[in-house]
Amino acid sequence: MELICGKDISSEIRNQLKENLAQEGLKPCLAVINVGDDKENLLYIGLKENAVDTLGGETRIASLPQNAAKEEVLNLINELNHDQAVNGILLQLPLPKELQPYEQEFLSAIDPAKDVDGFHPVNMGRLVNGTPGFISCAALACMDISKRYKAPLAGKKVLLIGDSFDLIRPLALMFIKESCQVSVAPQYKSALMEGVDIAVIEAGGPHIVKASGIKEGALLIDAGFYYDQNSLFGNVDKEDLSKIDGHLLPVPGGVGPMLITKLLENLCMAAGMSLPDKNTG
Ligand SMILES: Nc1nc(=O)c2c([nH]1)NC[C@@H]1CN(c3ccc(C(=O)N[C@@H](CCC(=O)O)C(=O)O)cc3)C=[N+]21
Repeated sequence: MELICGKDISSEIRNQLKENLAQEGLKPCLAVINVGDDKENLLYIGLKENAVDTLGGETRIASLPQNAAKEEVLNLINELNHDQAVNGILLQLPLPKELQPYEQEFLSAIDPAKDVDGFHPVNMGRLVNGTPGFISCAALACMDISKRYKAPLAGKKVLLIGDSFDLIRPLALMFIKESCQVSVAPQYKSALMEGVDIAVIEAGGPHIVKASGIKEGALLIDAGFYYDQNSLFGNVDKEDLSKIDGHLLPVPGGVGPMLITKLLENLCMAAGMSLPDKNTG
């Protein structure tokens, strides 16, 4: 199984974005709303901030305390919606437990034209009717890699493992639009891999995906993130898969960096830059 370096592909795309921004004299501004002090959230926000910085853009971290009230979050979203200097807004998830019941209300309050996560119901709905606006960065990352390694996609057999609203559901719609044969399952079973050309595995556990049942030449995209002490594991057992032919986008160094790169592309589009092959649904 050949490992795909998400970092290398990401740097290629980021360099191109940086060049285009400079040519168009654009300096995009991303506002990140962070509620509470979840350690992983702070790590991911740091990665996003550095990435925006490398493009020459600006990041505003709008932090609210763990016990922030629902109205405080809604007021902050409203303020950023109306701030002309802000091109993109994202609400870092997960929220503190007490606020989780309002997650969809918060996401719906973000201006769809600034929704660089692609989580707004209008942007999600536009995926269904084939007139995509912003699309979820994780889904864009997986589709980008699939097109690079498995084009033409029409007729390919695709297996998606999981049910998340930010990856599996939008990605299923995107593969349907590419005329793929798409199956979705909540949990991984090697028997499901029969004849599969592209598999995106989000639900599961560290190293549960082994070589058995995988078609020679398949593309596997690992989208599971499990921290154990300081190491990060994915669903796929890279060791075991080294015995067979094919491609693996691994964790770490795969979906993560590509996801952030797609966030940068969405942010550049929100700032008015036209992308050569605009993120299509
Ligand atoms: N509103 C919102 N949008 C998100 O897109 C969002 C979110 N909330 N909450 C959390 C998840 C998770 N996520 C990741 C981002 C980067 C890496 C990434 O780059 N990981 C590195 C390792 C990072 C490290 O541990 O050093 C890698 O896989 O190579 C992973 C996961 C975005 N998320």
